[in-house]
Amino acid sequence: MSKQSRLLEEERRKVNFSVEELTNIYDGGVEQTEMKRKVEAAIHNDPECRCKDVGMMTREERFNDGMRRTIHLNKVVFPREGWNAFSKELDYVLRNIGKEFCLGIHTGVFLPCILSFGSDEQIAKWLPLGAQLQIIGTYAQTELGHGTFLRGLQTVATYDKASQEFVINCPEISAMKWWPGDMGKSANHALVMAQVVIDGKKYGMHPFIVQIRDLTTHMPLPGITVGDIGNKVGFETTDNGFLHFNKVRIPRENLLCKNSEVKPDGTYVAKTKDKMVYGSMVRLRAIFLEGEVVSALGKACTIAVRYSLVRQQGELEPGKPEVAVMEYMTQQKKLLPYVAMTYATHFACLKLKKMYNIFEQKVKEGDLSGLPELHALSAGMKASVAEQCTDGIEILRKSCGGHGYSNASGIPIIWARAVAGCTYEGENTVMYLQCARYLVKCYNQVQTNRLHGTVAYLNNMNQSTCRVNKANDFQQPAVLVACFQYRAREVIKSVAMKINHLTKNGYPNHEAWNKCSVELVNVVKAHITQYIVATFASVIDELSCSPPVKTVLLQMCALYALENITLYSGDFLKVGYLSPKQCDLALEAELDLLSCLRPNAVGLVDAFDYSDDLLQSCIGAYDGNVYERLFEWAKKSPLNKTEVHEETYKYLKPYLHAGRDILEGKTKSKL
Ligand SMILES: CCCCCCCC/C=C\CCCCCCCCCC(=O)SCCNC(=O)CCNC(=O)[C@H](O)C(C)(C)COP(=O)(O)OP(=O)(O)OC[C@H]1O[C@@H](n2cnc3c(N)ncnc32)[C@H](O)[C@@H]1OP(=O)(O)O
Ligand SMILES: Cc1cc2nc3c(=O)[nH]c(=O)nc-3n(C[C@H](O)[C@H](O)[C@H](O)COP(=O)(O)OP(=O)(O)OC[C@H]3O[C@@H](n4cnc5c(N)ncnc54)[C@H](O)[C@@H]3O)c2cc1C
Repeated sequence: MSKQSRLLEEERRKVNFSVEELTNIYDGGVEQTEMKRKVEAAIHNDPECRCKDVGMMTREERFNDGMRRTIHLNKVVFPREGWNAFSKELDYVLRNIGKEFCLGIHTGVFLPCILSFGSDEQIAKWLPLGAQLQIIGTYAQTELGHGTFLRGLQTVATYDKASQEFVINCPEISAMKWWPGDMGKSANHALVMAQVVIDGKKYGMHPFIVQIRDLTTHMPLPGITVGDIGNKVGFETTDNGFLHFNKVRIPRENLLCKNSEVKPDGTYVAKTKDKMVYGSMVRLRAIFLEGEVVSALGKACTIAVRYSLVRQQGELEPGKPEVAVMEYMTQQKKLLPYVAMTYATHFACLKLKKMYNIFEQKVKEGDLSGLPELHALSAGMKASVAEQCTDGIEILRKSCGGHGYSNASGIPIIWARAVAGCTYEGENTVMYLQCARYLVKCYNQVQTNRLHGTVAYLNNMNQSTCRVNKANDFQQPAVLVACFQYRAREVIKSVAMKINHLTKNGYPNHEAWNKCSVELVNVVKAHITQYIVATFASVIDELSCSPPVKTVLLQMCALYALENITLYSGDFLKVGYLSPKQCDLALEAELDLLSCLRPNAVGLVDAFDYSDDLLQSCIGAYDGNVYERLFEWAKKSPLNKTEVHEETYKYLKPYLHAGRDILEGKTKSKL
């Protein structure tokens, strides 16, 4: 056993709570952990499914291998295990195939969109085909010229009464669809968002099913130009694509018509709120965060914490043996708040998912009243959680020093995929501002109406100050929740009053809004952090678990909150809730917590339960055997295939020979 493995074993002996119990809580119950492990075993024990060492693969190799594994899963594993794209096991399948899969947009967006936008007949026609991969679809909304401002989309679907067809057309190059996943090389159908035009009148964005490739030859159909958009920061196994339509005709029935319909004579019939056409985005914002972003942070934490416990560098006490870098307070401050963030955002994301599921159920009963709150919360959470987590992953990467910069650590690959979450499903700033719009409205209403749900804390607008006078008090969840609620409502109040002041002084609404938009983004960060802290505190409060696990979760909650107080102390001081002395106490409380948590660090990340297969990290594996793994990995570098690289002979040979001749005294060196 290596010295590093021994160090990690010793660390595990220090952990003072049951890691398995914490894993069960994190997963949502013992049964969930069991299901997760069953799926994990089914995938792990199938050599065709296991992750390859992706750190040294080209994009093409990763795409090809991703497609091979995806088809193996669909053709062999799903039938063998009795799973499908809608099974409760799917989340765990996704977790265990380690992001190296294809057809994610087909499975995760195209199929659910058929369900949410299609009539019963359309679902009966398209869904079974899609579920069996007999058609492969993409979600084609974003264009070269527009992604955010959906009312500006330029692809048109003009209704032709005579033939009862829609003509799908891109009037200029900027109207070309750009970015849709699985479209570049895989899809033969697309769910296309296009502006409906009937008799010259525009009716806004609507979803259509359009066949784009031939089902025999897979060649683009007439009028279609389609391909892959090229290499990106991450998402190597996804063929994000471009798609241009030149007057492509499709039957009237291909307008997915659950929400609105065009009759044969061209009569337009709206059946529900127009914003339901944005429903697929709300769904994805509410459900993808945990699996794509929070889990990425959890993996990065696992790697960085394990590595910091075995990486010994420098002396803490002069003349004494070298210490693990985790002993440095600065290192603890770099790592442990992100472990806490993983727990905090994980539980908040689960709550958001639940809220989405309840909303979906209510929609079936015709009740859409929850949409504004859900839209605001999912937009705010998506932006805030994606930003916090991906910034955290970068800090964790740097905390691993030189090895963090190598793909061997696994962290660059994890970050490259997760950071896309700041852009897709609504660019973050734009999403912050959507949530801000709702919060300002709520503030304006609270003067006359009582608010409910996630904004109920705005009902209490009384001035007060924090009573804490010793650091320890800052570990109480109720104290922390009060801090965050106070800060959030005061920053909302302040910016809402500024907007109202500007509009009263003659600024048009849109100008007042734009002038305040920097503060509005901060307002949403305050609201969402408040939501995360309050949710985490209430989850812990409702838990029945062993005292050591409860204690460590309370410490996680306090650490997440205190880190945010330290980061945003300016806000807490400005709104007058904390004094400078209390800000110092909050920092003291945070530093005390770091020391308290230090012995439990490895247990806290082991509880996330990421297997070595999933981490793909030489420095973060369970056994801590860092250096052997790094050396084995480096040997696999493609540049090491031959002892002397071909390019050396091609370009360096004359210089080598000149140097040899000089050193052997055959010629003289000159400058
Ligand atoms: C076998 C193995 C197989 C593998 C299986 C894989 C499974 C896969 C699972 C996971 C993998 C997924 C990984 C992730 C992949 C990435 C996917 C990415 C997909 C995309 O990116 S799709 C494109 C997304 N695009 C956007 O999000 C666009 C963002 N823009 C908008 O949403 C809007 O344009 C806007 C909101 C910014 C503005 O719209 P607009 O109409 O102009 O509205 P406003 O004037 O601003 O507001 C008017 C009014 O409407 C309210 N409102 C706005 N939006 C919504 C909404 N969505 N819902 C409800 N209400 C809304 C707004 O608040 C205003 O209300 P008010 O007037 O104030 O009351
Ligand atoms: C990995 C990945 C996968 C994707 N998959 C898909 C897919 O499957 N299907 C699909 O249709 N699309 C997909 N997209 C596209 C994605 O949804 C868009 O890129 C995203 O919505 C952002 O839009 P944009 O590119 O137009 O950004 P822009 O809006 O051009 O953003 C540029 C800048 O302008 C700012 N900005 C824009 N509007 C405002 C405003 N109103 N107020 C303040 N600031 C503003 C933004 O904050 C940003 O800083 C994908 C993108 C990525 C990166």
